[in-house]
Amino acid sequence: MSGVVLEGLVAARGTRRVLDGVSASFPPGRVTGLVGTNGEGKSTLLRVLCGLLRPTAGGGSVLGHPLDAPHRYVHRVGAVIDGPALLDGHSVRRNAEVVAASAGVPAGRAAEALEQVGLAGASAVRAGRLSMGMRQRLSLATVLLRDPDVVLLDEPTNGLDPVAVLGLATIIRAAAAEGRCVVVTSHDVHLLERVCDRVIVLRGGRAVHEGELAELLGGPPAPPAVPGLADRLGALMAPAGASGMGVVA
Ligand SMILES: Nc1ncnc2c1ncn2[C@@H]1O[C@H](COP(=O)(O)OP(=O)(O)OP(=O)(O)O)[C@@H](O)[C@H]1O
Repeated sequence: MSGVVLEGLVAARGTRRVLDGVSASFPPGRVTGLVGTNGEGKSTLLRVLCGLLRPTAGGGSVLGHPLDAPHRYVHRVGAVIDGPALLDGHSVRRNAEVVAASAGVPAGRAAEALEQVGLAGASAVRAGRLSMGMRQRLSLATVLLRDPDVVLLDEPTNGLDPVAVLGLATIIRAAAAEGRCVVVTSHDVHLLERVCDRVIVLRGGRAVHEGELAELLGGPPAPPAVPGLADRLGALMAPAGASGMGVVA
């Protein structure tokens, strides 16, 4: 695995050059936070990386393949962009099974992924009846079960309760520990501080900062000895024996 490398990437939405020469790298085995104010092009960049949008100019590579040959790598990229895309008329289990079948992975992976995101107890619920946070979890399960080498998550805490945010952070860290290249866009600085190894800042169509989170914070990461608000709320809100992203009754 060689992650993602961008070299002078240019991409437009409509007539506007949203990305105007982005050079940056997203290494495997690490979580890179992609940040910037509203409209700076974070989602646009993720759309390019999963082959939904063609760059106008510049280039780079994904998993060692040229960016302009998405057919060589998109099957190894898992993404949740612009919110969950689900089959609302089908159950949670069916949604996961359909993705497993289309990706050619064993059906057992669907059940494992639902367990991992805390949705095993809601397998029979119709996707259209899920809350926003549960939809996010199901979407994440459909990404993870395909075992992708690159994981792209666009605002993954939208709609998640504090217990689920802690579970999400654990899953994101585990994905990187397994060697995956993980890219997270978020305005949730608590999540970014908790999960990121590195941070890239987009401004004016370019990557104006790229570096280690620890450097940005001016030293080694603070020891997790003192629980923050997320930990305290998580402990108060989690049902007894909850694991993964929380148990769904
Ligand atoms: N389908 C579209 N057609 C035209 N312009 C678009 C389209 N989608 C997004 N844009 C524009 O592209 C720019 C970048 O949008 P993008 O969603 O990539 O930003 P973002 O950094 O993810 O923003 P946010 O933090 O608000 O999610 C914005 O100016 C937006 O208005």
